[in-house]
Parts: sequence; structure tokens; C-alpha cells
Amino acid sequence: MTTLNPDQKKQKATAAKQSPLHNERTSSAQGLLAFWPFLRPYRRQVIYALSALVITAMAMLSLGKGVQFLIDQGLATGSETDLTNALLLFMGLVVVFGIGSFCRFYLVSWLGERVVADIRKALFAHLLTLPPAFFENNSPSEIQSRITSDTTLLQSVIGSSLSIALRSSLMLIGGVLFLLVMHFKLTLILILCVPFVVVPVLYFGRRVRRLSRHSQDEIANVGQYLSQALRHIKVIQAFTHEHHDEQRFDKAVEQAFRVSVKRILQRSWLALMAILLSMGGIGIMLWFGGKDVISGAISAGDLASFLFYSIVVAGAVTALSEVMGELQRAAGATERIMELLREPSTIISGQQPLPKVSTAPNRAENKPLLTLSNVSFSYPTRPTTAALKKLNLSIKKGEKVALVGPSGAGKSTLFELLLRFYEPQQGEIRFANQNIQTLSLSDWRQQLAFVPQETALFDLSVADNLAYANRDANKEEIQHAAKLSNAHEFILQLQQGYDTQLGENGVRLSGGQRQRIAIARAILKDAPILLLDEATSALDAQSERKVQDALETLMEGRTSLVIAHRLATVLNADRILVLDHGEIIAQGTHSELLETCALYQGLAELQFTH
Ligand SMILES: Nc1ncnc2c1ncn2[C@@H]1O[C@H](COP(=O)(O)OP(=O)(O)OP(=O)(O)O)[C@@H](O)[C@H]1O
Repeated sequence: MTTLNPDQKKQKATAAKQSPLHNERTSSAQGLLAFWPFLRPYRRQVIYALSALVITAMAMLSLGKGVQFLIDQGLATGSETDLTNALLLFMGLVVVFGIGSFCRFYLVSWLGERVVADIRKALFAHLLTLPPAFFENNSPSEIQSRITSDTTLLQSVIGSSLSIALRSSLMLIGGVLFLLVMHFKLTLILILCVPFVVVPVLYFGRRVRRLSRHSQDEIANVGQYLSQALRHIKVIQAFTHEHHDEQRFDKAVEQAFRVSVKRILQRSWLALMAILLSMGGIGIMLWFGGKDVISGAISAGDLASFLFYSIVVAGAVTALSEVMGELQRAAGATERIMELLREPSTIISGQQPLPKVSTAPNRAENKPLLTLSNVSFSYPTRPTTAALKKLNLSIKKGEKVALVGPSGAGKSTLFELLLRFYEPQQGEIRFANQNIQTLSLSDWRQQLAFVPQETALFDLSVADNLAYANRDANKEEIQHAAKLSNAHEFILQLQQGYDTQLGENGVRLSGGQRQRIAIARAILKDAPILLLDEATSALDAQSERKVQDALETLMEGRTSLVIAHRLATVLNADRILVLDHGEIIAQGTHSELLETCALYQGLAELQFTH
């Protein structure tokens, strides 16, 4: 008997705890450290960016001294040579500052874009490995919006806020040091003024941020309403619901407008406060400093450079207080992204190679190809209701098995387990006597060609939609499959034949045409086991005949499990299984079951007499 390896068991245990994603608050440092693994590959760029940051901060701080030099040595002395020298020094500092800023901006923004691009790629690659159960607990649109908004926030943080925070911290420390050395009394006045500027800025800044989030939510609501209305435009028009929808949409837009106006008002207050308070502070300082210049205690250059450093310090404090909130939010975003990346997959690929099975049909062979022993399963969202109960079944190579039963009997669930979208809680499924959980997941799924009831079409050309099943297929193979599935003819009648783009959800194809595309895909995949969920949609007789013929071709030489809705499928099947409430209640041929199974008789009457 094959068993799972310890690694698989451990991963399964962790995965069993799978729960909806939750928003946890973490400290900014902790949260931001979490993206270090994504920055690590770009260590060199990080070092360059930090160097540029330090150089620009130093150049900026030196500019203050340059101003002092320019006034005291250049202007006050009345010597033109001194003025030229002072100006040359000043210009030198400006050039260093300019080039440093160029490098800093380029490198830091590059890092932001690069890291976020890597995170997006890693997230998508990881999401593709998560089982359908994960998406039942976490709605795809919620995940999608989280990925886009969280990564955009991260991009702005890595690409600007983080560098603003570092630069402002350097400026603040450097600026205060310069100020203290230059003029102790004025510095004290300045430090006393700082809270009067910072506190209101923080207060209004926080309100603005809260309202911006609120207004973003309102805009998202408008967007959601809009996309829903556009998707269901035919329903809206058929029910002459336009007026009502217009009113509801107007209401949503007006609500978004009201929130935006509130935000704008707070922002305007913020600007007013910042200007009045900071300029007021500078005025007070100029008054004290001006008195010192008049009394000759300091030079005019001293006062000018002092003013310069005060503005640098005030700017740094304001910038820091503004980006702190941003960094906090980014920490939350990073944590949520990491949470998604750490989400374990419940479906773990095995290591065993696929057992060798000859692909030639050989009904005489007695060994079962597929065996289900004691398989019981409940969906994770409905753990107390068994969708399949202690199912035992073996299917021989080349056998055509039809599954019939009332709606909700568990027919599709059986396919989902075979495809390993879910794992049974009890029992096992074997392929050529090997538990499918021990096989490589992609090798195993390569053995199955699944034709779902609803054909998923992508917004690609017809040829690309067909080649979805086999990306190596060439033009001839694609056309051959389309001919076998009776799709070639209608494809040629499309405006650009095989190059015709199918709209989102393939809206430009009829139900029967879509099914034939799905059948052609299965032919191209050329897998030995066919899982066919026959469509019940009412096809016209001609279309039904074409689909039926295509199916016959597809089933040739393959082991097939067919959820049967058509008389022909049931009659042609080697065996019919009758499922009810997750159990196989009877099996046999059509005529046998007509004799022995009351449920089948009822189904047959309903199906075959109209
Ligand atoms: N993703 C899911 N989560 C929870 N319950 C589910 C899920 N899919 C199906 N079920 C439930 O499992 C049971 C079996 O459903 P299943 O789709 O296998 O039935 P079916 O025989 O294929 O029906 P139909 O012929 O109508 O497609 C039903 O009670 C159904 O409500």
C-alpha cells in the first residue's frame, strides 16, 4: 500500500488550518522587514541608493553653509573675486546635490518598481497553486483588489516614502546639530515652535488620510456598481430598469462626492495651518535673529543660513510626520501580501513517477485502471454534509462508464476528486494501483481530459483557445482536432477563421459551438482518461448530432467517465452507475437497470420520453 511521505503529511496538517485571510496589525518595522527577501537580490542597488541618499543629504546640509559663505564672504566684503569664489563653491554644492538627487530618485524608484514587479509575479505564481477550496473561502475579487491596492501602496512606499523618511531623518538630525552649534538661543525658540506646527499637521493629516481611504472605498463602490450594470446590460434593458439603476448609480456617485468634499476641506485646513504656523514661527525667529544682527551679535549670513537650516528642519519634521502613516499602512499591506504568499496549498504533489500503462485500448485486460476504495468526501464549506459516501468503484482501461443521478447526487464531485481539486477525507483513489496522491500532480492531470459543462473561453483567438490544451500543437494538429470535433466548419465561417478573437467569456459563440471547442481541446490534449460533463443545455437536433458525433470520436480508445444526460451516451456506455445522495445505489447496463433500479426507471422516463 502506498502512503504519503512525512513532508506531505506535515503540509497537509498546516493546510487543514486554512482560514479566510485576516487583517492583523503589525508594527511597521516588523511588517516592512517582511519584504527584505524581495530586496535582498538587489543589495547592490540598495547600497547605491543609500549612498546617494547620504550624499544628497550632506550636500543639502552644506548648502546652508554655502548660503552663509555667499552672503558674508561674497556680498558683505564687496570684493568681486570673493563673490565669484563663493558662488563657485555654492554652485559646486548645487551640482553635487543635483546629481545625487538624480541618482537617488532613479535608484529608489527603480527599486520600488522592481520589488513590486517581483512580488506581483510571486503572488500570481503562488495563487495558481492554491486549491479551489481557498477561493471559496476568499473571494477572488477581494484577493484581486488586495493584490493591486496593496502592491501599489508598497510601490509608493519603497519608491518614495521610505526614502523620504530616511532623507528627512538625516536632515533633521544634521539640521538640528548645525543649528545648535550656530545659535543655541534661536534653536531653542525653533524647537519650542516645532510642536505648534507638527501637532496640527498630524491631526489634520490623519483626518485627511482616513477620509481618503473612505473616499477610495466609495469610488470602489461606484466602480463595482458600474461593472455589474454593464455586465448585465441586457437584463437592465429587458426589464426597463434603466431609470432605477440610473438613480442608484447617481446616489453612489453623490455619496463619493460628499466624502471627497469633506477630504478636500480637511486638506485645505491643513494647508492653511501649515502656512500660518510655519511662517509665523519663521517670523518670530527672524524677529529675534534680526535683533541679534542689528546688535552685531551675529552676521547677516549667519541669520540667512540659520533660516535655511530651520526651513530644512521644519520640512524634515513635516515630511516625517506625513510619511509615518504611510509606512504604517505599508507595513499592514506587506503583512497581508506575505500572508497570501505563505498560504499553504492543500493539494500537494507527490513524487512517484506515473505507473506505465499501455495507451492502447484493451477491454479484455482485467486489471482496473482506476479504483476508488471507500471514498468519502465533504466540501470544506459544508463539513457536516457528505457529498460522497464510502464510494467503491473500479474502472477498467477503455471502459465507458456513464454516471446518472438526480441533481446534487455527487456526480461532479467525483470528477473534482479525480482532478484532485479536493482530497477525500477518507479512502483513496488509485491509478494503475498507485494512490493518485503519491503521483506528481501535473503528471496525473496530464492523464485526464476534462470537458466541463460550461466551456471556459479566453479572450484569445480561436486557435489559441484550442491550443490551450496543448501549447505544442501546430496549426495542422489544431485544425485536425477541430475537424474531428465538427468545429472546423463553423470556425471557417467566423470573420477571421482561426484568428478570430473570442470576446471575454466567448460571447460570440453559441452553446453548441463552445462545446465543440471544448471537445477539440480534449482531442488535442490526447489524454487516456476522459472526464466528460455532458451539457444539458437544449441544443437543436442538428447541433446535438454534431456534438454527439464529436464525442463519439473523442471517446474512441479512451477510458471515459461521462456524466450522462443523453440517451445515446447511456445506451453506448459499457456500464451505468446510478448515484443518489453521494452513494452508488445501482449499476449495470441500460436494460439491466430498467429492470432493477426504480430511480433509474424514473430518470429514464424523464430523459427519454421527451
Ligand atoms: N463547491 C462546493 N461547496 C459546497 N458544496 C458543494 C460544492 N459543490 C457541490 N456541492 C454540494 O455537493 C453535493 C453534490 O454536488 P454535485 O455538484 O457533485 O452534484 P451533481 O450530481 O453533479 O449535480 P448536477 O447534476 O446538478 O450538476 C450537492 O449537495 C451540492 O450542493
